[in-house]
Amino acid sequence: MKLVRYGISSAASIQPRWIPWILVGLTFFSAFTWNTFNRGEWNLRGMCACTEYNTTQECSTDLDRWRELQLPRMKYNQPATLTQSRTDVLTLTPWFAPIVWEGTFNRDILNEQFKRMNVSIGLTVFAIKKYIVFLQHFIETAEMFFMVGHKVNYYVFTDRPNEVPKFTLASGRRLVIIEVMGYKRWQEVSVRRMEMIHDASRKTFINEVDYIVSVDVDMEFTDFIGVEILSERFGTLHPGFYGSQRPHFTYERRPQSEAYIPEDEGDFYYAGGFFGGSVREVYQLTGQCHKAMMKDKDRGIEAIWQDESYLNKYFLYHKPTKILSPEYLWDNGMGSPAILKKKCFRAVWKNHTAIRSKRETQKKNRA
Ligand SMILES: CC(=O)N[C@H]1[C@@H](OP(=O)(O)OP(=O)(O)OC[C@H]2O[C@@H](n3ccc(=O)[nH]c3=O)[C@H](O)[C@@H]2O)O[C@H](CO)[C@H](O)[C@@H]1O
Ligand SMILES: [Mn+2]
Repeated sequence: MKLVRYGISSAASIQPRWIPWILVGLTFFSAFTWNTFNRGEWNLRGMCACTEYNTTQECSTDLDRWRELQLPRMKYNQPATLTQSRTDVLTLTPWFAPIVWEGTFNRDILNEQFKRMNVSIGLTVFAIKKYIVFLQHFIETAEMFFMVGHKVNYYVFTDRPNEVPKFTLASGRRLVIIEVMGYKRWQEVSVRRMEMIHDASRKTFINEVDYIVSVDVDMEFTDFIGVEILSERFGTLHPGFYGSQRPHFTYERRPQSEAYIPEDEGDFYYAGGFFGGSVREVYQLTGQCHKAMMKDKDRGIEAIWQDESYLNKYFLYHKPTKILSPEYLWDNGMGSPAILKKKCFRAVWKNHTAIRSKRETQKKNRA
C-alpha cells in the first residue's frame, strides 16, 4: 500500500527544476545502452564501458581497447627502395592514395594483416527484374575468386526473392536477401541503388560487416580479388577512360545538375559498377549521391550516367583513399592492353534490348 501510494504521488509531483537533471540521466542511460548493445559509434567518449581489454581497475577508454596486430615472421622478397614495382602506370595519386595494379602489393602480407583484424566484408549486388538471370554465375564465380579465406556476406537486393537460386557457400560466407521494389526504368533501378545501400548501411551493414563492396551483377569474377582493394573509400578506374584527358570524361556537363563537373576539373573517370569502403564512408557516399539525385529529380534532370555521374562528382570533392586499376573492372570489348597483368572482374555479355525495359534500351554514345 505504502509503495503504491509513494509511486503515484512522486510521479505526480515532478518539479520543473528537476527536468534538466532527468534529461541528463536519460542521455547517459541511452548512451550506455547503445554503446553496450550496438557496435555503433554513438557513445559518450570515455564512458565506463569496461571491456575484455581492460587491464586496470579503472574503466577503459578507446586507447585501452586498441588491439595490437602483430604479424608473424614471414619470408618474402625485400621491397627495393630504388626500384619502382611498376613503371608503366601511375601507382599513387597526388593525394597519396595507392592505385592498385598487379605487381604493386604483396597479397600474403595484406591477408595476414586483415585476418588479424578479423575483417568481414559485405558484397552488395542488385538483381532486380530480369537482371536476376545474372545472379547464379555472379555468386558462383565470387565463391571462387572474391575474398577467398575471409568472412563475406553477400547482400542480394531483389524484387524476386523466390527466384534466388540455392547456393552452397564456403564456410564464413553467407547470403542475405534484401527484398526491394523494382523501379520501372532501368536507369532508375541503377540510380536508386544509392538509396537502398544507404538505408541498408544503417539498418544492417553497420551491425554485420566492416567494409562494403558495391558492384554490378552483369559481371563475372575471373581472377582473385582480395583485401588489397579495401580502404576507407575506394573507387575504380573506368575501363573506357583510364587513358583519356579530362575534357573527354563523360561527366555530367550541364551546370544545372548536382552532378556537374566543369571541363577544367576532374582527376579520373570512375566506374559506377565498383566502389566501396568502410560502412561509415559508404553510408555517407550513398546518402550524398542519393540526395543530389533527388534534387535533380525535383528539377526534372537525370544525370547523363545516373549513379555513375553522382559518384564521380562525390569522388572529386571526397578523394578516394584507394583506387582500383581497370584490372578490377574490365570489358572484353576493350581488348587486352599490355598494362593489364590480369583481369579479375569482367562484364558478361548482355542483350540490352531483352534485359532492360522497352524503349529505354538505347545506350548513349560515350565517345
Ligand atoms: C560496370 C559499370 O561501371 N557499370 C555502370 C554502367 O552501366 P551498365 O550498362 O553496366 O548498367 P547495368 O545495366 O548493368 O545497370 C547497373 C546495375 O543495376 C542493376 N539493375 C539494373 C537494371 C535492372 O532492371 N535491374 C537491375 O538489377 C544491376 O545490378 C546492374 O548490374 O552505368 C550505370 C549507370 O548508367 C551504372 O553506373 C553501372 O554501375
Ligand atoms: Mn553492368
